Amino acid sequence: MSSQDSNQDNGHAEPVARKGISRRRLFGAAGAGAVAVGAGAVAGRLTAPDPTSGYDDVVPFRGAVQAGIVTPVQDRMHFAAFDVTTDSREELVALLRKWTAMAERMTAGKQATEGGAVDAGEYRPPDDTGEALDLDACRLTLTIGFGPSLFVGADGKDRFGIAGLRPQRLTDLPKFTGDALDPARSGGDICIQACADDPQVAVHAIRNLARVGFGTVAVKWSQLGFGRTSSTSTSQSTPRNLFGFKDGTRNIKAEDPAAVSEFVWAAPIDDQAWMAGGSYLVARRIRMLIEPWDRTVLHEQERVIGRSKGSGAPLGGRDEFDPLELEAKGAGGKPVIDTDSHVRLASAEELGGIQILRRGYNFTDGSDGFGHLDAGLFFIAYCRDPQTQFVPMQQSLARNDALNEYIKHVGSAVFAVPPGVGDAGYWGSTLFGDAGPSVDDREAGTPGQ
Ligand SMILES: C=CC1=C(C)c2cc3[nH]c(cc4nc(cc5[nH]c(cc1n2)c(C)c5CCC(=O)O)C(CCC(=O)O)=C4C)c(C)c3C=C
Ligand SMILES: [Fe+2]
Repeated sequence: MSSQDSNQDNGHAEPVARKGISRRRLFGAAGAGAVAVGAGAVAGRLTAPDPTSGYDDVVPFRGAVQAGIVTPVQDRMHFAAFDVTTDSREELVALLRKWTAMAERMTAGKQATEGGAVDAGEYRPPDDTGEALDLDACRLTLTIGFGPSLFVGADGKDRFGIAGLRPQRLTDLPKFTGDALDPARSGGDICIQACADDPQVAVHAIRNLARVGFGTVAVKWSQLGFGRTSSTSTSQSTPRNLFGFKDGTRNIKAEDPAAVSEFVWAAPIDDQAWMAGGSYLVARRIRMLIEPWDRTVLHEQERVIGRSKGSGAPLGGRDEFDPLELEAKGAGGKPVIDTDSHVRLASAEELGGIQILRRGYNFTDGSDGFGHLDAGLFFIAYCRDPQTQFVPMQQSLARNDALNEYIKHVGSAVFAVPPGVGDAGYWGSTLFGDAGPSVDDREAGTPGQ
């Protein structure tokens, strides 16, 4: 993004990514390093950067489905949940239109509004906060979702005339065994998930959307994530979570369209027609009790997860992508993959075929005042029906997962993620039913009015 706001800023030969340190310069144009990755890469050995990651890549904003779901997971995330502070449907729709125009620009590597940072006059606050000037799009995706409380408030009110359009699948999650949820980190009327390969690009996007929403929405809670904990494409290597284990090995991948359409995208016959091509997002802020985990011997860590820490292979297997042999027995006839292990309890084999698409991030938010790291996994799952996918999976984990000794769920939210905006729609246009901003408006960078 340049102060001139030119499209040519994307894909040029010499991107100035972060103060002269461009990934291209460090790793070459394709981002491929010379060091081998993949199965067999162990802690202590260098791994190559993600081959799908290029700082100046633009992920198309418009389409039949929203970007940021099956898009290969970016390195960084800023997630915000908003409460709507107005009772006016018109004001809400006007903001959604304005957000759409800004989101389309920012995901293309442009300023939030044309010339917004420095060219709109000396005697008014800039329309773009400016911290992403000189940065590329960095594969920024912005994904919006609507919480149950947008449809029917806690007071039972239908503020925006959409109570009858609430999908039945969009209900607050039940309380799970062991939940220690903080209401201040849970729920929300609207969420926006910003993912990018540069944290400043993701933060800039959320900041500018929140800023323009003043008077209509207010941030309820937000979360920064610094390292992806899954892969959503076979082109990506499997990252590690803060317990040091490869995470995302048996995730749904974009290259498996049958699984994506069965488990991720809402179909027209599912529920509300406006959700066709959308999905449901479940967010859980999960504290990981780092200190007790770090005092746990490797054998126990691997028993708890059900996989080898180094290779990521299932216990009893050799390679990361070997199948889980859930029937295999070891010494004394004991299951090789423990009956309480995380992977067994979360597996489709044990859950009648259920799967979800995981898209979470590591977080560390300093320490908790008692000398412990406030760190963990900001778990994000996309599914076609949270009630029949996420809920039974989490019920099984909450009751029996050996991992529970080392984690605590402290935040929770669920959102209906509408379909993509197509050629002319705006965020929520299938729900609110109005026409989107015209192409001319979008070209001119004028937020829809
Ligand atoms: C309700 C769903 C899940 C929650 C919550 C969850 C939390 C959580 N997971 C890990 C670490 C790992 N999870 C792994 C696999 C895995 N996890 C879930 C679901 C939830 N995880 C699923 C569906 C799976 C795949 C199971 C399978 O079919 O094999 C793994 C292994 C690698 C992998 O396949 O991804 C790890 C490691 C942590 C640390 C955590 C909470 C903090
Ligand atoms: Fe897991």
